[in-house]
Amino acid sequence: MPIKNIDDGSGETLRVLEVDGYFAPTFDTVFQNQQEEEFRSIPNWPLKPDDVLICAYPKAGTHWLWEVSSMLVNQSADRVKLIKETAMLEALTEEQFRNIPSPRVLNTHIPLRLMPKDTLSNKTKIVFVQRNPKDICVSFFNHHSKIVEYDFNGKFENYVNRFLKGLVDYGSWFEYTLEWEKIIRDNPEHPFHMMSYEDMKSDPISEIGRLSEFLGLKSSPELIAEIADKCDFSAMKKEKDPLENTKDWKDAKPGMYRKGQVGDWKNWFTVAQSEYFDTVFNQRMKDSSFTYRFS
Ligand SMILES: Nc1ncnc2c1ncn2[C@@H]1O[C@H](COP(=O)(O)OS(=O)(=O)O)[C@@H](OP(=O)(O)O)[C@H]1O
Repeated sequence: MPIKNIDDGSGETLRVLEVDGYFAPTFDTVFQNQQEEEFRSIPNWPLKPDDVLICAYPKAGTHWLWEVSSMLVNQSADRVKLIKETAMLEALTEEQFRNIPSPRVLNTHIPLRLMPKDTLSNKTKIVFVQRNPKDICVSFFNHHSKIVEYDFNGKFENYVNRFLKGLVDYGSWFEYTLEWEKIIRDNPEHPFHMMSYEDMKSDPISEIGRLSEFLGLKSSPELIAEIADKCDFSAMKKEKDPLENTKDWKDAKPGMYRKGQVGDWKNWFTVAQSEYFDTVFNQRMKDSSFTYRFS
């Protein structure tokens, strides 16, 4: 397997699977079947008309929106018994993908060019989730620090640069985001639904209601309220962390549900790091046509 230890210039390294220049996670502690060829075959995987795809850069709130969307599609607030990695394109073999029962709520962090090639022509419903990239940076740092497969022991003071340069699995947040912006702009007829972590935190009931409408469902206000409750951070942390494979996590301590807050970056970034981040953000996103409301 083409395993690569990405060095950011500080001497610290992060272990990934490199496929044709793209950095993916290795998934080798849980999904031992993850192979370069399997990854390359994803564009040929067939989608079904009722598939829903959650697309997000890592740490934007994918687990949360996958759980909410799955409950909506099931029209039930019963806890989803599986973890979101069991429906995550790049963590699966084609056989596992084909065996997911419909209606399928899939999720991925890979860009469109590496996804099933019928995604746009099939008019597959896409929920695109965004989050303040400073919070993503902090969350990703903790993810890399705690998950065994990355073999990463870096410091946050170096990590901001690593993140800004995209020297992580799934590459640059800027490239990922700008690429999706363009796809969304260029395909006005495609069913895209934009969501943000911050909006979900501030008004989950309205956001889940909007998502339900987008999915073409008639969910009762009671169901929406129950789903909001079941998918609240503390409820998910309590009930979903035990489903994680402890082998994946350093000290056998699952940490997928870490803090679940807006603005935790303020506890991590120095003033200089924050200013530098803003400079890079303003430069890289200068042609962005989207409005980002980050606090
Ligand atoms: N229910 C709920 N409510 C609020 N926040 C939640 C919830 N579930 C997960 N999270 C937080 O989302 C962050 C993980 O993002 P992802 O699910 O996209 O991670 S992953 O890339 O798929 O591994 C990670 O953020 P941080 O806590 O800031 O690290 C999770 O804690």
